[in-house]
Amino acid sequence: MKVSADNIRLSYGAEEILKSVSIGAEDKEFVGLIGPNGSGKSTLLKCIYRILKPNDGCVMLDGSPLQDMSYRSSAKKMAVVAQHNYYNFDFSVREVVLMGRSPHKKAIERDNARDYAIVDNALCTVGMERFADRSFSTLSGGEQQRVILARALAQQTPCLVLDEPTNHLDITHQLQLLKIVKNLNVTVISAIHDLNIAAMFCDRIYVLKDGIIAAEGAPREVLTRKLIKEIYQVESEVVEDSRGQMHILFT
Ligand SMILES: Nc1ncnc2c1ncn2[C@@H]1O[C@H](COP(=O)(O)OP(=O)(O)OP(=O)(O)O)[C@@H](O)[C@H]1O
Repeated sequence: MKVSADNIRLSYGAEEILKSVSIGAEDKEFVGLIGPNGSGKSTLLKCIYRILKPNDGCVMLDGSPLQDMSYRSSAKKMAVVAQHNYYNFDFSVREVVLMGRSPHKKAIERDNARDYAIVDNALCTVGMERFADRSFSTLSGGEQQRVILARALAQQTPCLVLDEPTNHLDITHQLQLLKIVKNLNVTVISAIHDLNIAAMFCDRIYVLKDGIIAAEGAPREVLTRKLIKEIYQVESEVVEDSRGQMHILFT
């Protein structure tokens, strides 16, 4: 599925956070969004996944304006792994993942054997099957993050939007989560802080700074010593290992 956010403007009060920002992802493309703290990455993603309504501009899914779609219909196309996931009630892990099935159900339709099989499968994929009956609120941050990914997997959408999905994860689970996402072969738009992780997984990267897109392109084109200095004010060296994988060393 093709996704685009065109000329998005968004202000919080008098402060304009997104100043006519445009990004896009082609079908099955893995697109990364990087930029310093406070540059507007989450705000842009929230406009894409309908938590915020932009003051101007339009989000399109496969050429159709998002604003014209029902929430159920857009939830069948796009699943989200946001940064913070709090529930007011004490849901079990299985119940949280079952929520991913709700866009596929009619108003009072009950969960059936297929839904439970999809949920079990999603929990196995993220290695959380033995936590199925645990209370979600008792999980560690990293465990919760993996359950939220399982919920997104259970939603079975052609597009995933991820807001710093590896935030709470150790290196094993960071790589595991992004490999799972990459192997899904769906369209992905993800905010990522770790530039080496972005270099490893993204087909294309957008750099957001001060509410505008400062650069865009393949990791190799974007993650240069010069740009890293301009965007983050740090010195670095960009090297390539024997397998052709690029690495950014901060000096
Ligand atoms: N509800 C809000 N009201 C006012 N200002 C807000 C609100 N939400 C975010 N902001 C401000 O908007 C700016 C962009 O925030 P945003 O969370 O989009 O940045 P980010 O690039 O995702 O940052 P980080 O890398 O720290 O997660 C920040 O200066 C933030 O303080």
